Amino acid sequence: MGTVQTSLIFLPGALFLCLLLYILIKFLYKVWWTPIRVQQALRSQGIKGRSYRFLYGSTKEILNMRKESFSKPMNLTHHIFPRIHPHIHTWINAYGKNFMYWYGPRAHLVVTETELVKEIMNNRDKSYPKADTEGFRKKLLGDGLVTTEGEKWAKLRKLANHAFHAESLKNMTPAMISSAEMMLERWKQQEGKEIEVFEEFRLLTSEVISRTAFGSSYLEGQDIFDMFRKLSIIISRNAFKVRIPFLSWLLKSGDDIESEKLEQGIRDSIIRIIAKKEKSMNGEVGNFGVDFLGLLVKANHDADEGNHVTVQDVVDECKTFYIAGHETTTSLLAWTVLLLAIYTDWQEKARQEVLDLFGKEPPNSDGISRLKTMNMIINETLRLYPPVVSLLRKVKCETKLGNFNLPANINLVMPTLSIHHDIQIWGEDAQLFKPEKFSEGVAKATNNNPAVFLPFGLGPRSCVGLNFATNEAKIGLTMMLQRYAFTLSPAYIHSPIVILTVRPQHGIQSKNRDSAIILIEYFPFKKHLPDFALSSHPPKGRIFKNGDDVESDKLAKGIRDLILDIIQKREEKMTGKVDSYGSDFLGLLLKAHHDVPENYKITLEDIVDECKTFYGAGQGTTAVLLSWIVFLLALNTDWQDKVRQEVLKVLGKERPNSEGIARLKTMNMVVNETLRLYPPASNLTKKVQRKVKLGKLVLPANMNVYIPIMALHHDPKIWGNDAHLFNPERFSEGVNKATNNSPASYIPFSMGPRTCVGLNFAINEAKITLAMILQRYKFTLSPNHIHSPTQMLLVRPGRGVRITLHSLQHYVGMSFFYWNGPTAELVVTEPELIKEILYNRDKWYPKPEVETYFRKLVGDGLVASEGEKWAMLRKLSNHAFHGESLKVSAL
Ligand code: HEM
Repeated sequence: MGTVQTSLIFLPGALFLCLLLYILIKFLYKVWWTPIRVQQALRSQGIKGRSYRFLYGSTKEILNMRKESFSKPMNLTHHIFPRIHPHIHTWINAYGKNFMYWYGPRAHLVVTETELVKEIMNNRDKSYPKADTEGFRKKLLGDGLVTTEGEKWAKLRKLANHAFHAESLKNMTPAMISSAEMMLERWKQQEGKEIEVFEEFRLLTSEVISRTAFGSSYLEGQDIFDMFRKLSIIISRNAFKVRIPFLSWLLKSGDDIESEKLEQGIRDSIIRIIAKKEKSMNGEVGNFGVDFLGLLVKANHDADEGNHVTVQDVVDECKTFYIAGHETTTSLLAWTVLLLAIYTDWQEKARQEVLDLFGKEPPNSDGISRLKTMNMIINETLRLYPPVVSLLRKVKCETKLGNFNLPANINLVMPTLSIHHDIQIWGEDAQLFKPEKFSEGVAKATNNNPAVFLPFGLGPRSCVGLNFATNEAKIGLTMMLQRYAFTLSPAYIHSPIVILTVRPQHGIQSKNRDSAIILIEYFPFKKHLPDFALSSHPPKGRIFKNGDDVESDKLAKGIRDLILDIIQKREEKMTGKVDSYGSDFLGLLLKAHHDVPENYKITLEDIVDECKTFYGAGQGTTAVLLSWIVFLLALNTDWQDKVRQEVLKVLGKERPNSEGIARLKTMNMVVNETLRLYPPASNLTKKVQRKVKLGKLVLPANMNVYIPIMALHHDPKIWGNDAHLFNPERFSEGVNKATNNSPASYIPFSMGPRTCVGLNFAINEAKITLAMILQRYKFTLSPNHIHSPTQMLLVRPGRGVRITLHSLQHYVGMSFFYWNGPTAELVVTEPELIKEILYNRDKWYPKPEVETYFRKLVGDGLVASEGEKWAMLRKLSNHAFHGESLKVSAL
């Protein structure tokens, strides 16, 4: 009995101990034995990488690298790979194209060899299913199309293919257009101001997916989107944080509790939307509607097991499409607009294409498919800033990949971003925005290798929303380009980050400066043209004088007195000698007053009026011209860079000289185009002296003819559909070619005998000033600039032109070249590049030849020598000036 009693007491204890031991062994098997075994298996095949660290693997290192990387903004380059994936960037360089790291105890094999990527993504025998979705991510996506596998995936994919096929997309176009119209209506309040586009596009894409897939609206789904947003932030906050098994079940963190609440809230809201849909069917089974939700609800009601989906499936699928349907496209739209705000030449090209295809009409499906330039731009944006930065799969059971034998249950990471930025694939300019790469389509750009361009994935699990997303983006961009020109706000901070998708860091949480652009109303002249064309002339010879008459009489007298004063001072200086008047314009006038035969003499009053004319014409017009040039170059920074390059090539940093100024061809084009768009004198008026025949018209005497220069310069019949656009290229072969040999189409200085006498003076002055500005500064339009061309004698910027100057001396990140005689000199200010040059040990960057005079000074000593001689001299001087010697010399 005693023994039985004792056994009864000890048995549960022993069982408990056994259980504990079992759990411990299982735990150690998972977090110690398996990783060690996997590591050996991978290493033995030559796969290098991080060594496994108990429990946490590589996650602590990754977290630290990411923290450091995201802690500060970056220069405005598109080299975002090291920032977004600092761990992959560092380790690819250290271990090669395929390497391993550890997400907790699970091995991750990073695969960037594109042949292997293709093999994984196209695999049809299910060796590489999607990696397990766990934790917070699972709460966000549920078990929907993105995450699920097997038969359920096949069923859901069929449904989604049906909902988003080409014909359905055509029917969605009107809803996409109305959503974009809603956004642009909001923007009317923002014209001329800064606008944060990421948030704007988030609203747009939320509205589009709500309307097209769920027959609802953003407002109706607003709480769902808000909850998604909060959940996404929790996911990114916890990325690369390892959850310890068992412990995380027992102890729930704040994020666990919050995310459970959010998951439940999202579910309740979706169930409400489903219930509404069911109610709207009025008991008719076939009446669910053709949108995606309609198809899902219909499948839920389908008795056929092969088609039936559960309510939970419908909820998960709605979650999947709400989230996949708007996050990704928001990212695409925001980066495209940012790139177009920087590369305004591409913005203009895209706009021109849009105007050619649609004019000012809303886009249509047929035209959308013909937007070739926009397609190139979108592809290039997706290459540089792919919203989904990597693809993840797992190895289901031991399998062969290329020459590797992969053990089961490891994950495969295919870092899209690294592949898209690889210079071995895309060439030396891989980090640059060059949409022309895609001018002959994706196949040509990728050399027929689909695994090098993966924005939408590849193979059977590739994005089902590809056409939907690109259509939506094209419609949004088209409508935006039809209405607005836009530039990047000078306050923009470049800090891409990943929160599910790649996005501007501060774009969502706060109304910060990220992804900010300045909207500028396109067709600025539409508003002003009639005013100019119809500007009336005040009747002459008033009998009763009003306040302005009295004031202007006073001003005229004041001006006359000041000019007489100047004349008197000059005359006092005169010594009676003919050549003492001076050779300037005033000197010539005085000479014509004193020293010419009587009938050629001009009066003092003539001199006063002439001085008035030249003070006014000489100063006002050129100031206005310069203002418009600077405005247009601040807006079109690509042209600003081109002109600067020309200036530096021709003049270097020297003061401009006449010979150099005459060779500034690009600047000439810019000046001509500015004078076309903003002619300071907007019209000419002539009087009909006597009855005269003009063409087929007979004009009576004493009427006026009015020549609207502004209207001529903006006439699409003369200049084509891009008449309102800044396109200096049209003057690339001179004015005659640009005007098709019709000189009267372009008359900023008038023409004929009364053509402006100050033409060359004004243009020279503008060019010299501009050259000197460009030598010293880069400039962008200030967010406070308000575009308001006004006519006050001249067409001038009513509220000035507000720009921000960036000194070139301090312009980190800018590279440009100029010519030192026949040698090109590239100015490099980007610290990373500087490091690369100065640290280079392969002797790719030796010192240039020392110039003759300098050689006289330093000979072939340490400063000027290279190679072995340098090494020897350096050793000597290192020795002479090392720390200890310095101490001695200090004594
Ligand atoms: C620019 C926009 C988009 C990008 C860059 C994008 C990218 C991707 C990528 C890379 C995948 C493959 C993931 C993998 O292989 O693991 C994918 C899958 C998917 N996408 Fe998109 N997507 C975009 C827009 C959309 C839209 C608008 C929708 C919905 C209307 C959508 C729905 C889906 C779904 C449901 C899947 C999973 C397909 C499956 O597993 O069968 N996506 N997307």
